[in-house]
Amino acid sequence: MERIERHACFGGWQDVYQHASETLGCTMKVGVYLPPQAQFGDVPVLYWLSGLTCTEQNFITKAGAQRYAAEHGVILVAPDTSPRGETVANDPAYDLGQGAGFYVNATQDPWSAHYRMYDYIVDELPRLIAANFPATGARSIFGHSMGGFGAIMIALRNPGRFRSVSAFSPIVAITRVPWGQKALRAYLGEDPAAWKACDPLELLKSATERLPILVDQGLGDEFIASQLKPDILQAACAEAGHPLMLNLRPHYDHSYYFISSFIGDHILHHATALKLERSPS
Ligand SMILES: N[C@@H](CCC(=O)N[C@@H](CSC=O)C(=O)NCC(=O)O)C(=O)O
Repeated sequence: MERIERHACFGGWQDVYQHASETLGCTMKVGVYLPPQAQFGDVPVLYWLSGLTCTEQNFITKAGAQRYAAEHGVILVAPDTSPRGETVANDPAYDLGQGAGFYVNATQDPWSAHYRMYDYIVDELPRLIAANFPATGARSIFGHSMGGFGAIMIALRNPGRFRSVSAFSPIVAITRVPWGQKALRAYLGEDPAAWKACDPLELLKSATERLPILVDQGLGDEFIASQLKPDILQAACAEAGHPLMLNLRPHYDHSYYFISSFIGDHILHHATALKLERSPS
């Protein structure tokens, strides 16, 4: 991994790396925050998945997460949201193609050549982080909107892999809202089994690990009724007996002003889980 940015930040370092991704077949950028504790030994890792239109820059420049990562001693990893480049398929719309990878493995042309964000986040990126940074094996995951969907879906599909999961304004009813339907139709085609395999509402029914989900949702969010529908997640968790901590926040919108207001609560949630000793299974 080649470091292309370095900024001193809260006693640690906010870096940006680029690397050739085997999974995606393109160069990828990823933000890595190293807390001060990482100078002295291995620390846990918290993965952030960003939303539509984002690169690796949005979270590291807008969320204000580094203060809390430094306080709790966790590495923050914030990758780009899709494969990129002139040879990578794209779409003029903001909600498909580059900047809108949706954290799934595309099976349809022209997307299947590069769009394998699920494998990138689940396999390639953790391997790179383990090989290049002072990371313990303890990991957690969170994200925003499209990335909130990605975080919840990936945690549910990979029991035992993450210590905790949380989301801001996640697109949870992925098969029932315009953003999700458009992306799944393009990337996965009309295959109902492929849609079901990445639908958090379906995954909740058969989950073998009941990792509590922390969600913050602004009630002033312009997408709440059309794209987010937190009531559907609430009902699905209640039906499945899955623990959900849903904080509905009056006035807050869909932006990073909202995320930065509650990012400290989310990092505390993850740091608490990441530092718990696990009993041997
Ligand atoms: N129409 C908007 C939509 C883009 C948008 O709101 N993107 C969000 C994530 S939405 C769900 O995944 C975001 O995080 N934007 C980046 C930011 O820094 O705020 C548009 O104007 O493009």
